[in-house]
Formats: sequence, C-alpha cells, structure tokens
Amino acid sequence: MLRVASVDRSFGGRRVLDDISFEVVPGRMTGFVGANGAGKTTSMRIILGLLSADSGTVTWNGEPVTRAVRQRFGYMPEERGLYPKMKIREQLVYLGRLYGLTAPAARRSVDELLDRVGLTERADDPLEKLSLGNQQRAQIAAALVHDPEVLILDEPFSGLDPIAVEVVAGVLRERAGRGVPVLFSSHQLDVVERLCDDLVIIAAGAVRAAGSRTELRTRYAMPRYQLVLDGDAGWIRDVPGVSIVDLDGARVVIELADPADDQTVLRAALARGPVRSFGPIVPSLAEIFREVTQ
Ligand SMILES: Nc1ncnc2c1ncn2[C@@H]1O[C@H](COP(=O)(O)OP(=O)(O)OP(=O)(O)O)[C@@H](O)[C@H]1O
Repeated sequence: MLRVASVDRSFGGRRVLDDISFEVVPGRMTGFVGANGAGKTTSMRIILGLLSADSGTVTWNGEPVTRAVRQRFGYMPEERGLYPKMKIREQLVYLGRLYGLTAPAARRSVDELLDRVGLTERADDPLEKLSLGNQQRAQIAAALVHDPEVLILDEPFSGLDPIAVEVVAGVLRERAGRGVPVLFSSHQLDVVERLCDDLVIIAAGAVRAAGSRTELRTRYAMPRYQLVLDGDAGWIRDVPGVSIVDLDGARVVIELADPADDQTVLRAALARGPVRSFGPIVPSLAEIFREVTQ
C-alpha cells in the first residue's frame, strides 16, 4: 500500500499542503480530485520525491520511498516529459533502458504498449508531429514502459477525446487488475466517477474526504427519494416528515426527516394508485464534491 501520512508543505511561508493523509491501495484506481491550485500536483511530486515535504512521510509497503524504490514507480507529470523532436519508439526504448531494461526487453515492452494505446503506425514519427491526444497516449506509454509497481498520473485524461479516454482508462484498469495501485488526478468529475474505485477529495491543501466511491456516496447521501406516480403527486406535501425538493406533476423528489419513513411514503402512495418508481437518489460525485469543498 502507498501511504501518505501527515504531509505538510509551504512555499515562501504559504502553506499549500496541510496535514495531507491518504492511501492508494494495490489493485484499485484512486481518483485525486480538487480545484486548480488545491495541491494535487504538489502532493504527487512529494510522493515521487521530486519535492520534499516539510513534515510527514510517504511509504510504499511500509518502507520509505527511496530513490531505488522510486525507480519502480511510473509517473506521468503535469508538464509531460517526452522530447518533442525525438521519434516515439526510439525515446520510449531509451526511457526503458534508463529504467534498467535490456534493449530487447525495452523494445518488446514499447511495441506492446504502442499497440495497446493505438500508436503502432506512428511509432517512427517525432512526438511533435502527433495530435495532442496522441501525444498524451505516448506520455501514458512512457509512464508504463518499465512495468511499474505503482502508477501516479497527473491529469492523464485531460485533452483526450472520448475514444482515447476509453483506451487510456482500459490500460490503467489492466494495470490495476494486476495489483498496481493507480493514483490519477483529474478535473473531470464524470470521468473520475466512472473510473475510480477510491477517491481523495482535496481543497485548499487539505483532504476533505477520502474513501471508496460507494462509501462516500453513502456517507454523503442525503435522505432524498424520487417517487413517480400516474397522477399528480401534490398530496405528498401533507404526509408528515416529508418535504418537497422538486415537484413536477406525477414526479416528485422529497427529503425525509427520518429515512425509516420511506415505507410510510410508499404505502401512502400505493393507497392512492399505481407507483411507477420509488427509490433513494444516489448523489453524483459532483454533488459530493460541492458539499465537501464548500
Ligand atoms: N514551486 C512553487 N512555488 C510556489 N508556489 C507553488 C509552487 N508549486 C505550487 N505552488 C502553489 O501551491 C498551490 C498548489 O499547487 P498545485 O500545482 O499542487 O495544485 P493542483 O491541485 O495540482 O492544481 P492544478 O489542478 O491547477 O494543477 C498553488 O497555490 C500553487 O500556486
């Protein structure tokens, strides 16, 4: 397990990370979510040892992350890292060699990855000749070339079209499926919502919520329900303990003073006629994000 514990960091007397703690669990995709300037990149750089923490620790399987350990991490930095003028296959093989792979192993890994991200045809083009989305696919391949034990990716989905998002997501999921902990930052809440198993929500340098997607949804689920009837649902305002959030003819969204009243509401509705649907409303990640970062 990758563990970040009580990390603080200031720049010029301004604290930008304040007691940051979270875990990235092997085999799970962890989405790291926060507004611009929240502290995601700074946290990732500290995990990678590119920046030091003022206090706190980062450990991988209980051990401090030394230079040798970091060699086994894969990182896609915010500023990306590949050379624009160098041919893609050539520079990925070169990178693999820097990570200690033999030349044949580096070539094998690169060819597999280029195929996986759909860049085989472009392998001998310089990076700068590719569209931004394809450049990003190459950057992802660069983070994976040495088959890393841990993956840290800064905004891997930004600038990708929906097809490329699926390709990259598939590649990351495969790695997670092999037991690699994957931490990726993103502004795209819909993408994170779809892809992550776990979430870390950060605002103004502090972790506001962390846990599995399901846990967070349950924790922040307001006792809201949607009821759809055949006829007008206006009568529901007279049911004790119910307040109406939104009423639109036969469809009504309500809040219950006590979630246990849901069966009372359902019985009252059935007593009046057919009920087409009734159930709790699961909050979206965007709603949870708004609530915890307010
Ligand atoms: N080298 C630096 N010197 C001074 N301030 C810095 C430095 N690096 C980051 N900061 C500040 O630290 C805060 C956190 O920045 P960081 O890049 O970690 O945020 P982020 O969540 O990654 O944002 P974004 O989504 O915009 O990339 C910001 O206020 C930023 O201006």
